[in-house]
Amino acid sequence: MESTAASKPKSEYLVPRISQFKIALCQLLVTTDKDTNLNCARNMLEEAADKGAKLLILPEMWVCPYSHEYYAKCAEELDKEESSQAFSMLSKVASSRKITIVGGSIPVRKNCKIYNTCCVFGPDGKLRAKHSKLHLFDYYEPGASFKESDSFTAGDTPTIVDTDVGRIGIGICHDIRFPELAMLYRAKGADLIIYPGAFNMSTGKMLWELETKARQVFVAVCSPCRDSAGSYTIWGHSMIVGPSGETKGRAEHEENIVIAEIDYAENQLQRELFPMLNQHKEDLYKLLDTE
Ligand SMILES: NC(=O)CC(=O)C(=O)O
Repeated sequence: MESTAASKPKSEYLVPRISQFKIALCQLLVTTDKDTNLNCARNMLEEAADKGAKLLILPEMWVCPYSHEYYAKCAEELDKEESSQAFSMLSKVASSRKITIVGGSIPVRKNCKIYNTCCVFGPDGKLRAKHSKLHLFDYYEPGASFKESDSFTAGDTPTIVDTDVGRIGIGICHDIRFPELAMLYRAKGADLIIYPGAFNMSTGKMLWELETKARQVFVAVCSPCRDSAGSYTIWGHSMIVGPSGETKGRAEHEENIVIAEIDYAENQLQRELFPMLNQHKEDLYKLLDTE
């Protein structure tokens, strides 16, 4: 198994949980220079923390452009200090500002393979969870195809993690297209599902908002901004959505920090209005498999 991410909630995590807080989505400009990207991310995280955010999120692939030629060059090895500049920066900012960071995703090298991986750091700066993208984005649009599996190996473990800002399920971009994953997180009591993402212009226009709004639990999606480097043009529009589908905060396509208030009591209200876990007909769906 590649991923060490928590496949079940860590019940031993004793930090008191808050249910009302500010969340920040850092929709940053990704350049071809890793140091510039690290500085930009650190500045945005610090600015968001100064504004009172307790949970901060970075986009998918923020240390380098979303392009095959950069992944191997910019990949980090989590267990080698000299080769994990991004992760050590995230850990330091999390501990110095006493915040939780869902660190977007970066290329991570392990056993000669590269994964598209998100790390979650707690306010003590410790790594709380690690999620490698489960569903790689292999997409066959004439003239705009993209085959993520040419560079990355897929992860194999869903990730749900208890933090001091709630129980969080993690997916990365294309993972959002698989509602089964979100249903699993909801059934395990996730307060919030976070997808660092980088939809392109056509999938972004058609599906980004729709897929974010359809999960009946708090969902945050965080993208790089539009004019990021590389040949893949990114949709942007990072957003945070409440359980009944209402937008709590959103960016357009420019660089921006979106800050919004979260109150997890809204999840409970939604569960009472629509007790879907009781209405769910598992046997019926299995019957379809046998036809
Ligand atoms: N980065 C991705 O996984 C892209 C994606 O899902 C899309 O629709 O675009």
